[in-house]
Amino acid sequence: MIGDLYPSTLFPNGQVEQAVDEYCEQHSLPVPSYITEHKVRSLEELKDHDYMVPMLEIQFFMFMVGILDVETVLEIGCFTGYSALGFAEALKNKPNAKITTLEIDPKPILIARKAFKGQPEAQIIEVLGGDATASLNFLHGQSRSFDLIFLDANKEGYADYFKQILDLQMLSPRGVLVVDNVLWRGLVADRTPANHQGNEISLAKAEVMDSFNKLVKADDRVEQLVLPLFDGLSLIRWKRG
Ligand SMILES: C[S@@+](CC[C@H](N)C(=O)[O-])C[C@H]1O[C@@H](n2cnc3c(N)ncnc32)[C@H](O)[C@@H]1O
Repeated sequence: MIGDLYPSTLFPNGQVEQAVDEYCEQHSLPVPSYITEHKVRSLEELKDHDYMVPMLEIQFFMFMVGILDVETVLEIGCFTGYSALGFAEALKNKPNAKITTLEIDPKPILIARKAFKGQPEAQIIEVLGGDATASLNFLHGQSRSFDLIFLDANKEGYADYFKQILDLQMLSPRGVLVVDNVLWRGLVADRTPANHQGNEISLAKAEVMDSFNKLVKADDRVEQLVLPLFDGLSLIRWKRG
Protein backbone atom coordinates (compact mmCIF):
# COMPACT_ATOMS: atom_id res chain seq x y z
CA MET A 1 0.00 0.00 0.00
CA ILE A 2 1.51 3.36 -0.99
CA GLY A 3 -0.28 5.74 1.37
CA ASP A 4 -3.70 4.49 0.25
CA LEU A 5 -6.55 6.04 2.24
CA TYR A 6 -8.50 2.77 2.12
CA PRO A 7 -6.85 -0.67 2.00
CA SER A 8 -8.35 -3.07 -0.54
CA THR A 9 -9.96 -5.12 2.24
CA LEU A 10 -12.39 -2.94 4.15
CA PHE A 11 -14.03 -5.21 6.66
CA PRO A 12 -13.08 -5.39 10.35
CA ASN A 13 -13.81 -9.08 11.06
CA GLY A 14 -15.16 -12.40 9.76
CA GLN A 15 -18.77 -11.67 10.68
CA VAL A 16 -18.89 -8.47 8.65
CA GLU A 17 -17.02 -10.17 5.81
CA GLN A 18 -19.64 -12.92 5.66
CA ALA A 19 -22.52 -10.44 5.76
CA VAL A 20 -20.90 -8.47 2.93
CA ASP A 21 -20.39 -11.67 0.94
CA GLU A 22 -24.07 -12.60 1.25
CA TYR A 23 -25.09 -9.04 0.36
CA CYS A 24 -22.94 -9.16 -2.78
CA GLU A 25 -24.41 -12.55 -3.80
CA GLN A 26 -27.97 -11.30 -3.32
CA HIS A 27 -27.39 -8.09 -5.28
CA SER A 28 -25.51 -9.64 -8.21
CA LEU A 29 -26.75 -11.51 -11.28
CA PRO A 30 -28.68 -14.62 -10.22
CA VAL A 31 -27.30 -18.16 -10.32
CA PRO A 32 -30.03 -20.61 -11.40
CA SER A 33 -31.19 -23.11 -8.80
CA TYR A 34 -30.02 -26.14 -10.85
CA ILE A 35 -26.46 -24.94 -10.21
CA THR A 36 -26.81 -24.19 -6.49
CA GLU A 37 -28.66 -27.48 -5.99
CA HIS A 38 -25.81 -29.30 -7.73
CA LYS A 39 -23.39 -27.81 -5.17
CA VAL A 40 -25.53 -29.07 -2.28
CA ARG A 41 -25.75 -32.56 -3.84
CA SER A 42 -21.99 -32.63 -4.46
CA LEU A 43 -21.31 -31.76 -0.82
CA GLU A 44 -23.64 -34.55 0.27
CA GLU A 45 -21.94 -37.09 -1.99
CA LEU A 46 -18.32 -36.08 -1.37
CA LYS A 47 -18.54 -34.78 2.19
CA ASP A 48 -14.86 -34.27 2.91
CA HIS A 49 -14.19 -32.29 -0.19
CA ASP A 50 -15.46 -28.75 -0.12
CA TYR A 51 -13.41 -27.86 -3.16
CA MET A 52 -15.99 -25.71 -4.89
CA VAL A 53 -15.62 -21.99 -5.49
CA PRO A 54 -17.87 -19.59 -3.54
CA MET A 55 -21.14 -18.64 -5.25
CA LEU A 56 -19.98 -15.06 -5.74
CA GLU A 57 -17.05 -16.42 -7.74
CA ILE A 58 -19.52 -18.16 -10.06
CA GLN A 59 -21.31 -14.82 -10.45
CA PHE A 60 -17.97 -13.15 -11.16
CA PHE A 61 -17.23 -15.69 -13.92
CA MET A 62 -20.68 -15.41 -15.44
CA PHE A 63 -20.19 -11.63 -15.67
CA MET A 64 -16.61 -11.93 -17.01
CA VAL A 65 -17.68 -14.31 -19.77
CA GLY A 66 -20.12 -11.62 -20.90
CA ILE A 67 -17.79 -8.62 -20.81
CA LEU A 68 -14.90 -10.49 -22.44
CA ASP A 69 -17.16 -11.96 -25.12
CA VAL A 70 -15.76 -15.41 -24.39
CA GLU A 71 -16.56 -18.35 -26.68
CA THR A 72 -14.19 -21.04 -25.48
CA VAL A 73 -13.39 -21.92 -21.86
CA LEU A 74 -10.80 -24.32 -20.48
CA GLU A 75 -11.08 -25.26 -16.84
CA ILE A 76 -8.22 -27.10 -15.15
CA GLY A 77 -9.86 -28.69 -12.08
CA CYS A 78 -13.47 -29.72 -12.69
CA PHE A 79 -14.27 -31.55 -9.45
CA THR A 80 -18.03 -32.27 -9.73
CA GLY A 81 -18.63 -29.58 -12.34
CA TYR A 82 -20.04 -26.76 -10.22
CA SER A 83 -17.97 -23.96 -11.76
CA ALA A 84 -18.27 -25.58 -15.21
CA LEU A 85 -22.06 -25.31 -14.90
CA GLY A 86 -21.64 -21.59 -14.17
CA PHE A 87 -19.63 -21.16 -17.37
CA ALA A 88 -22.22 -23.16 -19.32
CA GLU A 89 -25.06 -20.99 -18.02
CA ALA A 90 -23.20 -17.84 -19.07
CA LEU A 91 -22.48 -19.24 -22.54
CA LYS A 92 -25.80 -20.96 -23.23
CA ASN A 93 -26.90 -18.50 -25.94
CA LYS A 94 -23.59 -18.40 -27.84
CA PRO A 95 -23.73 -20.48 -31.04
CA ASN A 96 -20.10 -21.74 -31.05
CA ALA A 97 -19.49 -21.87 -27.33
CA LYS A 98 -17.54 -24.79 -25.85
CA ILE A 99 -16.26 -25.57 -22.37
CA THR A 100 -13.51 -28.12 -21.78
CA THR A 101 -12.90 -29.17 -18.20
CA LEU A 102 -10.06 -31.37 -16.90
CA GLU A 103 -10.17 -33.69 -13.91
CA ILE A 104 -7.92 -36.48 -12.65
CA ASP A 105 -10.17 -38.08 -9.99
CA PRO A 106 -12.74 -40.58 -11.40
CA LYS A 107 -15.20 -40.14 -8.51
CA PRO A 108 -16.10 -36.46 -9.06
CA ILE A 109 -15.94 -37.07 -12.83
CA LEU A 110 -18.83 -39.54 -12.49
CA ILE A 111 -20.89 -37.00 -10.55
CA ALA A 112 -20.08 -34.24 -13.06
CA ARG A 113 -20.93 -36.37 -16.11
CA LYS A 114 -24.25 -37.41 -14.53
CA ALA A 115 -25.16 -33.79 -13.78
CA PHE A 116 -24.17 -32.57 -17.26
CA LYS A 117 -26.14 -35.34 -18.97
CA GLY A 118 -29.46 -34.18 -17.52
CA GLN A 119 -28.93 -30.45 -18.07
CA PRO A 120 -29.60 -28.88 -21.51
CA GLU A 121 -27.23 -25.92 -20.87
CA ALA A 122 -24.41 -28.36 -20.08
CA GLN A 123 -24.33 -30.04 -23.50
CA ILE A 124 -21.49 -27.68 -24.48
CA ILE A 125 -19.26 -29.10 -21.72
CA GLU A 126 -16.61 -31.69 -22.54
CA VAL A 127 -14.89 -33.49 -19.63
CA LEU A 128 -11.38 -34.85 -20.15
CA GLY A 129 -10.31 -37.35 -17.51
CA GLY A 130 -6.68 -37.91 -16.50
CA ASP A 131 -3.74 -35.76 -15.56
CA ALA A 132 -4.06 -32.15 -16.74
CA THR A 133 -0.56 -32.12 -18.28
CA ALA A 134 -1.49 -34.94 -20.64
CA SER A 135 -4.87 -33.35 -21.41
CA LEU A 136 -3.19 -30.02 -22.24
CA ASN A 137 -0.85 -31.81 -24.66
CA PHE A 138 -3.84 -33.60 -26.20
CA LEU A 139 -5.71 -30.29 -26.67
CA HIS A 140 -2.61 -28.70 -28.16
CA GLY A 141 -2.44 -31.62 -30.60
CA GLN A 142 -5.90 -30.55 -31.77
CA SER A 143 -4.66 -26.92 -32.17
CA ARG A 144 -7.12 -25.73 -29.54
CA SER A 145 -6.86 -22.35 -27.82
CA PHE A 146 -9.17 -20.71 -25.29
CA ASP A 147 -10.56 -17.25 -24.52
CA LEU A 148 -10.81 -17.95 -20.81
CA ILE A 149 -8.73 -20.46 -18.89
CA PHE A 150 -9.58 -21.11 -15.25
CA LEU A 151 -6.76 -22.74 -13.31
CA ASP A 152 -8.14 -24.38 -10.15
CA ALA A 153 -6.36 -27.73 -9.66
CA ASN A 154 -3.33 -29.08 -7.75
CA LYS A 155 -1.31 -26.06 -6.66
CA GLU A 156 2.03 -27.86 -7.18
CA GLY A 157 1.14 -28.17 -10.85
CA TYR A 158 0.34 -24.49 -11.45
CA ALA A 159 3.83 -23.49 -12.62
CA ASP A 160 3.99 -26.31 -15.20
CA TYR A 161 0.43 -25.68 -16.45
CA PHE A 162 1.24 -21.98 -16.78
CA LYS A 163 4.38 -22.71 -18.83
CA GLN A 164 2.54 -25.25 -20.99
CA ILE A 165 -0.34 -22.85 -21.66
CA LEU A 166 2.00 -20.05 -22.69
CA ASP A 167 4.61 -22.12 -24.57
CA LEU A 168 1.89 -23.94 -26.54
CA GLN A 169 -0.07 -20.71 -27.19
CA MET A 170 -3.22 -22.19 -25.67
CA LEU A 171 -4.49 -18.81 -24.45
CA SER A 172 -6.06 -16.96 -27.37
CA PRO A 173 -4.56 -13.53 -28.22
CA ARG A 174 -7.39 -11.74 -26.39
CA GLY A 175 -7.73 -14.45 -23.74
CA VAL A 176 -7.52 -14.21 -19.96
CA LEU A 177 -6.03 -16.83 -17.67
CA VAL A 178 -7.73 -16.72 -14.27
CA VAL A 179 -5.87 -18.44 -11.44
CA ASP A 180 -7.52 -19.30 -8.12
CA ASN A 181 -6.08 -19.44 -4.58
CA VAL A 182 -3.08 -17.25 -5.37
CA LEU A 183 -3.14 -15.61 -1.92
CA TRP A 184 -3.62 -18.89 0.00
CA ARG A 185 -5.44 -17.55 3.10
CA GLY A 186 -3.25 -14.44 2.96
CA LEU A 187 -0.22 -16.56 3.82
CA VAL A 188 1.69 -15.65 0.64
CA ALA A 189 1.92 -12.11 1.97
CA ASP A 190 2.06 -12.67 5.72
CA ARG A 191 3.35 -15.87 7.27
CA THR A 192 3.89 -14.36 10.73
CA PRO A 193 1.84 -15.47 13.77
CA ALA A 194 -0.42 -12.48 13.00
CA ASN A 195 -1.96 -14.77 10.38
CA HIS A 196 -3.23 -17.65 12.48
CA GLN A 197 -4.30 -19.74 9.47
CA GLY A 198 -0.76 -21.04 9.05
CA ASN A 199 -0.08 -24.69 9.88
CA GLU A 200 2.68 -26.76 8.33
CA ILE A 201 0.64 -27.81 5.30
CA SER A 202 -0.83 -24.44 4.56
CA LEU A 203 2.56 -22.75 4.96
CA ALA A 204 4.04 -25.16 2.41
CA LYS A 205 1.18 -24.42 -0.02
CA ALA A 206 1.69 -20.70 0.54
CA GLU A 207 5.35 -21.11 -0.50
CA VAL A 208 4.21 -22.87 -3.67
CA MET A 209 1.73 -20.11 -4.50
CA ASP A 210 4.23 -17.37 -3.68
CA SER A 211 6.75 -18.94 -6.11
CA PHE A 212 4.01 -19.21 -8.74
CA ASN A 213 3.04 -15.53 -8.39
CA LYS A 214 6.70 -14.54 -8.73
CA LEU A 215 7.14 -16.79 -11.78
CA VAL A 216 4.23 -15.10 -13.56
CA LYS A 217 5.36 -11.62 -12.54
CA ALA A 218 8.84 -12.32 -14.01
CA ASP A 219 7.50 -13.65 -17.33
CA ASP A 220 7.88 -10.95 -19.98
CA ARG A 221 5.19 -12.45 -22.21
CA VAL A 222 2.33 -11.61 -19.88
CA GLU A 223 1.01 -9.12 -17.36
CA GLN A 224 -0.88 -10.11 -14.25
CA LEU A 225 -3.31 -8.50 -11.85
CA VAL A 226 -3.39 -10.12 -8.41
CA LEU A 227 -6.69 -9.41 -6.69
CA PRO A 228 -7.64 -9.90 -3.02
CA LEU A 229 -10.87 -11.59 -4.11
CA PHE A 230 -12.02 -14.89 -2.63
CA ASP A 231 -8.80 -16.83 -1.80
CA GLY A 232 -6.85 -14.59 -4.19
CA LEU A 233 -7.55 -14.41 -7.90
CA SER A 234 -4.99 -13.52 -10.57
CA LEU A 235 -5.94 -12.31 -14.02
CA ILE A 236 -3.20 -12.88 -16.61
CA ARG A 237 -3.10 -11.83 -20.25
CA TRP A 238 -0.60 -11.56 -23.08
CA LYS A 239 1.31 -8.28 -23.02
CA ARG A 240 0.08 -5.89 -25.69
CA GLY A 241 2.39 -4.13 -28.18
C1 LIG B 1 -10.51 -27.05 -6.25
S1 LIG B 1 -11.09 -28.45 -7.12
C2 LIG B 1 -11.94 -27.75 -8.49
C3 LIG B 1 -13.26 -27.15 -8.11
C4 LIG B 1 -14.11 -26.67 -9.25
N1 LIG B 1 -13.40 -25.74 -10.10
C5 LIG B 1 -15.36 -26.02 -8.72
O1 LIG B 1 -15.27 -24.88 -8.23
O2 LIG B 1 -16.43 -26.64 -8.78
C6 LIG B 1 -9.59 -29.04 -7.83
C7 LIG B 1 -9.73 -30.30 -8.63
O3 LIG B 1 -8.53 -30.51 -9.37
C8 LIG B 1 -8.34 -31.90 -9.50
N2 LIG B 1 -6.95 -32.20 -9.81
C9 LIG B 1 -5.91 -32.32 -8.94
N3 LIG B 1 -4.80 -32.64 -9.59
C10 LIG B 1 -5.10 -32.74 -10.90
C11 LIG B 1 -4.36 -33.05 -12.08
N4 LIG B 1 -3.05 -33.34 -12.02
N5 LIG B 1 -5.00 -33.06 -13.26
C12 LIG B 1 -6.33 -32.77 -13.34
N6 LIG B 1 -7.08 -32.47 -12.26
C13 LIG B 1 -6.48 -32.45 -11.05
C14 LIG B 1 -8.78 -32.45 -8.14
O4 LIG B 1 -9.07 -33.83 -8.21
C15 LIG B 1 -9.96 -31.55 -7.78
O5 LIG B 1 -11.17 -32.17 -8.11
